[in-house]
Amino acid sequence: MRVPGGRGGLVTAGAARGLEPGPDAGCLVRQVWVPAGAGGAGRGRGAGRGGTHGRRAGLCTRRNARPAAPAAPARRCPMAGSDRPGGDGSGVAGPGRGAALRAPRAAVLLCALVLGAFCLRALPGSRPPPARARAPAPAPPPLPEPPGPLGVRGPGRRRFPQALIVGVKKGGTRALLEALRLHPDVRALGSEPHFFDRCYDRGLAWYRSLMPRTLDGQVTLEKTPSYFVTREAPRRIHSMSPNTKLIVVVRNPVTRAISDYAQTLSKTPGLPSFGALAFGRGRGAVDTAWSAVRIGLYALHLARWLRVFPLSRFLFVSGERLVSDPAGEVGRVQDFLGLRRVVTAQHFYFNATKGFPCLRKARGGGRARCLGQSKGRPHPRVPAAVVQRLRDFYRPFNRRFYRMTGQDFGWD
Ligand SMILES: Nc1ncnc2c1ncn2[C@@H]1O[C@H](COP(=O)(O)OS(=O)(=O)O)[C@@H](OP(=O)(O)O)[C@H]1O
Repeated sequence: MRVPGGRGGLVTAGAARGLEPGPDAGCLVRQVWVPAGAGGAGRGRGAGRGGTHGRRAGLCTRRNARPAAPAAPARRCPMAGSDRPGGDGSGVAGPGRGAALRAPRAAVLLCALVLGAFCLRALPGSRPPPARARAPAPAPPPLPEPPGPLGVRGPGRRRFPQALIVGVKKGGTRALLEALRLHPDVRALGSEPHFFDRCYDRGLAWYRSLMPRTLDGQVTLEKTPSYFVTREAPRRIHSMSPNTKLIVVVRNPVTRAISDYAQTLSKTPGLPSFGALAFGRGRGAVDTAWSAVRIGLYALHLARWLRVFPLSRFLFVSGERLVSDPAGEVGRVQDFLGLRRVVTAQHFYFNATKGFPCLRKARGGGRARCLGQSKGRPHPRVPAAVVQRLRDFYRPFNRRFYRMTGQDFGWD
């Protein structure tokens, strides 16, 4: 599809340029919130001033993260069972946790195999097992649905999410998810499962097994921002449930692109300038093949979704208002999810060090928390002329998006 002011269309990932992850790349990241003022080497706004920061424990699989990256690492999917021992539903079991769980099981399995082979040999008239029997065991099938509602591992049962935060990358999706998790009737996966883009071949039963347990009336939620730009995601989600509620956090596409670039730059020092990448390909046309630019063409992505889902299944959240009026935006989301407005202004405060709203209190107590240092990063300086050209480029797409959604986000 050709786009005005650009060359090419929404066909290839920025990965094609070998500079940053494509829409289907991303991280399974456990974002750990730390108390405001906990100090540390935060690099976000206020870093070095005793500012807030966070830690990321990542199963991070990114493709083409560097210009001359070696072969892409295999994609990883999260481990099933977020509320297994050691899990709390606040995130998919991290790598350490998963390994810790797997290791004893593997040892027991190995022992059983060795003992079994020994006993077989010891039996009179026994023959060694045929070579076929020693072939590596096939991958285990997805976990069956555990018993509920009062199963042995805890109350409730794992359900498919009734709502998904499908995008957009760098829109403010983490801030929204963490605010919603304060609600007693929301159970959300803490990390991004990337099921509908990367891990779909694992099957729906596997996907459900990732989900935290919920009681009747609670909403299961997950967020994976790359779904919004994944071609297959709408149909796949629809086939899970046509009633899925879809939340899209959108932000001025120019700021979003710079934020996206800032993230890549933080991991890839020496990256060409933002302007060079945005207008890099021949005669200075906007490079819509660069994912930092392409993701912001919201109208084009939404058009694909609307071929599958009616507009009524969507809620569009303003990334800007999520910062300026978090309680207002989170209130809209609670309405959309059919929840009582439990998360209100009293749950937020503005942290001047961080430069963003932070949460006063975790569910069930706890201390105030801000998002980690990867949220609210300082942006690199981008020349005003570059910003203006991009604003001009996005304007027709933004207007179309406003018409499609019936909402004016005020980016122009
Ligand atoms: N409360 C609060 N605290 C910190 N950051 C906040 C908050 N609310 C919104 N934002 C904005 O969220 C931006 C990151 O967006 P995402 O969480 O969607 O990023 S990601 O796609 O999951 O990587 C992040 O973008 P950058 O400022 O560019 O880092 C923030 O602007």
